[in-house]
Amino acid sequence: MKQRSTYWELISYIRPQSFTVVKGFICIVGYVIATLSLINLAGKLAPPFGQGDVEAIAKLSGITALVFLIRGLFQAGQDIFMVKAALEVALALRNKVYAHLQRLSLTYFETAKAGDLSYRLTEDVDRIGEAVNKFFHDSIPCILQLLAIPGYMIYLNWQLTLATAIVAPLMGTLIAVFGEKLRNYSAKSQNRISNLSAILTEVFSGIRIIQALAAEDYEIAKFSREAEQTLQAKFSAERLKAIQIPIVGFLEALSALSLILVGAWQISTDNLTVPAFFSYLTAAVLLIDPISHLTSNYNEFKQTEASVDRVFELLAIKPQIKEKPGALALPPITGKVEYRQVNFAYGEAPVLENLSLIAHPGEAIALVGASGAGKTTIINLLMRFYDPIQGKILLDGIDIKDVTLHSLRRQIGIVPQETTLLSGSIAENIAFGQAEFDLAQVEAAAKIANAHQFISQFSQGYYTWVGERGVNLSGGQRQRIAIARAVFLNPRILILDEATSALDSESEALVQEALERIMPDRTVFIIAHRLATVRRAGRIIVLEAGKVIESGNHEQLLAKEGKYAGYYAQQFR
Ligand SMILES: Nc1ncnc2c1ncn2[C@@H]1O[C@H](COP(=O)(O)OP(=O)(O)OP(=O)(O)O)[C@@H](O)[C@H]1O
Repeated sequence: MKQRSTYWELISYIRPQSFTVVKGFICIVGYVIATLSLINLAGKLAPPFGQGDVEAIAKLSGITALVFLIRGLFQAGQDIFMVKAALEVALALRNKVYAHLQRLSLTYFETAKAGDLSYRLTEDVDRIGEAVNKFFHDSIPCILQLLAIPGYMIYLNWQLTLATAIVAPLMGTLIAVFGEKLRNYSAKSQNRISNLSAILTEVFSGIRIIQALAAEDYEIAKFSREAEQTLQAKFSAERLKAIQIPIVGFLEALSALSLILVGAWQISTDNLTVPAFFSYLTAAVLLIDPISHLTSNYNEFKQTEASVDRVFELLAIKPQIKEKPGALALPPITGKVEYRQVNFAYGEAPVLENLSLIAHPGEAIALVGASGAGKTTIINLLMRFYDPIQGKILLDGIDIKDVTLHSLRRQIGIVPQETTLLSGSIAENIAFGQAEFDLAQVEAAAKIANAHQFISQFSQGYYTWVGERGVNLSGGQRQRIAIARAVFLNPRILILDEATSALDSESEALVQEALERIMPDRTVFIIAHRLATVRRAGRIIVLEAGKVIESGNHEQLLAKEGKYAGYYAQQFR
């Protein structure tokens, strides 16, 4: 059972907008007063009209025009302030969720769907903004009217008010029941739509492989099944609303009939005059509008509640990798890395067992082992994508758990197997993560990375757009941009993850040359299956099922005639 609607969580986002909301509220009050004045003025116009007093009519018309103008200004003010407050709430929420997601641990993103996340950040947040707008802009004025008019009606004639209100409890219960159902249907429908969005993101980023496997029909069928489910969920909500409208209308009619019956009875017993009855009826008619607005707003709020839940669900997820409170920045390090009796598992099965390893500044260590031996895991722990279950990792003697994640990761450069380029210029991709940078430094990094030449050949050079819908770069060119990134960062620790595995020999030579230029004076970890690339490492560590089974340089390991010698013989047979 849900305890409290997550709508309450929105209060902290609305509070900073209080001033704007109050300004909007003043405009609402101004608008209502101006409307009442217009009614009053209309009444005043009648007598001079009858008397043909043109001067008085002209004067009153002038005042009426002025009040109209003022009313229009209040109306515009009310619209502008309320919509501004609502958009600001949506913006603050969106930025908060985005910043929160950026800090969530990698573990979360291994299972989260990109399309679902982007749907929550865009569509769901927009819906919330619209609901906030509707609440301030429409519901509050309606609530004010619903308090004022019945108050006036009770003052006029309490028996008639009782007759009118007799259906109110039934109507209220009905609206609440329907609202709850709508919330559930809406939650289903939102989840369905975000599933669709997740499918789209996956499919379009993997379209090459889908076409290569000729799996288009399979994907089309999968999509249309999901789209059908989306339709069903949406249709259920719309059908419910369609049923609700006539039921509420019928109850309103019942209420009007009982008003007429009681009114007629009171008139027949001389307890009510006909003009008083009509005045009362006018007040009752004035209630129809706010009631129907509030009913439809309530339905919408119930539907939006699903979006509120979905957005706050994200905010409630805690990052698994946490910074210690008051963690300090890691000072510039020399590059000594120590794994001290590290144990690690992603799930139940141990992946690293009692791993101890010291890498000295400037040393190049190659990690070798069969697929699944734990090479990438060793690096994942160094980057603090995960924390060891037991043991410690120290950089220059400082436990990496004691420093901020930003300062730790900024001192480690990675040249990954597959380089991800994000939308932006080549220069921005090299100076990645820095809003302001010196182009000369970017160029210098690209020269060291053997990338300057191909970049200069583009007509827009370093300003060439890459990433989505940008220029297409070959695997080798991407690798060299990744190397330029690492050079630009100038880290003490460098990780080369199968950096040359997917390249043709010419590209590989360029990449290899660039790597050899940047390796000296840094602590380098090389993960490679191809032993030709690891031969030059000062130390080679052979891993098997998360344990170091051999360690030494190429010649020493060959002489040992153990696992490494076996791998080597296999590759260079
Ligand atoms: N995110 C994860 N969740 C669960 N298990 C994982 C995860 N990443 C890796 N593993 C498992 O941990 C073990 C070690 O994986 P790791 O990626 O470190 O091996 P590797 O030596 O780098 O392999 P490869 O050479 O194939 O990249 C494997 O059994 C793998 O299935």
